[in-house]
Formats: sequence, structure tokens, C-alpha cells
Amino acid sequence: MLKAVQKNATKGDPQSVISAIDHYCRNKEWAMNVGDDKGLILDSVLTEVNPSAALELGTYCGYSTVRIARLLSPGSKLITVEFNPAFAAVARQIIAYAGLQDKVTLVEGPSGDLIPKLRERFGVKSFDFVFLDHWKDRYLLDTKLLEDCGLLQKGTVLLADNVICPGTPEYLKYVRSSPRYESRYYKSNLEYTKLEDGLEKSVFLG
Ligand SMILES: CCNc1ncnc2c1ncn2[C@@H]1O[C@H](/C=C/CNC(=O)c2cc(-c3ccc(F)cc3)cc(O)c2O)[C@@H](O)[C@H]1O
Ligand SMILES: [Mg+2]
Repeated sequence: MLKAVQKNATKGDPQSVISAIDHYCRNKEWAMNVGDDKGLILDSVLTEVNPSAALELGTYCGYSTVRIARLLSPGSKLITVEFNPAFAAVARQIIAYAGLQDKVTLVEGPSGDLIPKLRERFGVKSFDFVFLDHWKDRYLLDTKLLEDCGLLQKGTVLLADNVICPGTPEYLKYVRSSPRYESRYYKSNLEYTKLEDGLEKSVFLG
């Protein structure tokens, strides 16, 4: 994937990096990026929120990191968390190739350990936007951790990938039944396939 970006994308042009990855994953080797269909929903929710502090759980190769960072207003920041050093190394190169390294802080380590340290280490008061795309059975735990650490504020938008496939049943149940969230499902399809998948947008009500 990294080679495909370096070969086919234009340095400093995030859209060309996104297109190169999508082309590679459609034609050469499938990969678990949020992809272009769900990516358009991510783009529209992000543009609507226009966050000054955004968090991504599960960088993987940095595809959604680039999608998010390219739409951030000047001075806004994205913190992305990845615990696999090999994926983090690839993501750093893809983010840099897109020219977005100044907007993105990639933190290596498990989200469970890092979330409680984000305030002291990065001066984050709270997040306006959180993209969840890491292990599906950790969405709920980490959402509760973000609540407990006071990193969510009234109006914070959580956007969760894969709520249908592979699925995040306990997370969905929580955000859809909790009085502290206003939740909505965006139907789409699993990246680079015709299978159904979707994103769940949940607004924290405080
Ligand atoms: C331990 C929890 N904390 C974590 N802290 C930091 N990074 C974490 C964490 N978990 C996982 N990660 C990282 O996030 C990424 C994991 C993503 C998991 N995603 C999926 O399993 C996934 C899987 C599919 C999928 C769908 C259909 C299939 F047939 C096969 C796969 C589609 C997707 O869009 C997916 O996001 C990796 O880079 C991993 O190293
Ligand atoms: Mg995903």
C-alpha cells in the first residue's frame, strides 16, 4: 500500500493519496481502511463538526487519518492512536507523504493506557470529534473511558466504523439506549465490497 502511494500519488496532495490507496485496495489487495463510500460520510460529518480537537482510535495505515486531517481548519489538531509499531511506521510515512504531519500527532500505544494521559501530555481539554475504528470489542470500553476522563463535552460527536460488519453490538446498544447520547445510523457498504456496513454518529449530550 505504501509503495502504491509513493508510486501513484503526488507528494503533498492528500486527495491523490486517498485515491491511490482506494485504487490499490479495490484492484490489488483488500485492506480494512474505512474506504471511499463510508469515507464520504466521514468527510461530511467531519465538515459539519469542523473540530478543533479530533481523536482517532486505530490509525492502521493512516487512510482515515489523512481523510480527517485534510479537512481540518488551520490550527486544528488530530491525535491518532495506534499500538502496532509496524502499522504506525507505515501510517507516519503515508501521513507525511500527504503533507499533513503538522496537523496530526500519532501516538503509539494501547488506547486504554493513552486516553487517561492525553490531557497531561497534549494539553487537550476535550475532543469535539472522535473516530472509532480499532478493535470492535473495545469501542464501548474506550467510550466510557473518554467519559470518565472528562474528554467528551456537550456536543462532542463520536463516529464509529463497522457497526454492522464486523459489528459492534454492545457499543451500539449503549449509545442507542443511553440518555446521554443522540445516535443515528448512516447505512453504507463495507469498504471496497457490496456488503452492508455503516457508521454510527452519536452526539454526547453532557
Ligand atoms: C486494544 C484496544 N486498543 C487499541 N489501541 C491502539 N490501537 C489499536 C487498539 N486496538 C486495535 N488497534 C489498532 O487499530 C487497528 C485495528 C482495527 C480493527 N479493525 C477491524 O477489525 C476491521 C475489520 C473489518 C473487516 C470486515 C469484514 C471482514 F470480512 C474482515 C474485516 C473492516 C474494518 O473496517 C475494520 O476496521 C489496527 O491498526 C490495530 O493495531
Ligand atoms: Mg473500520
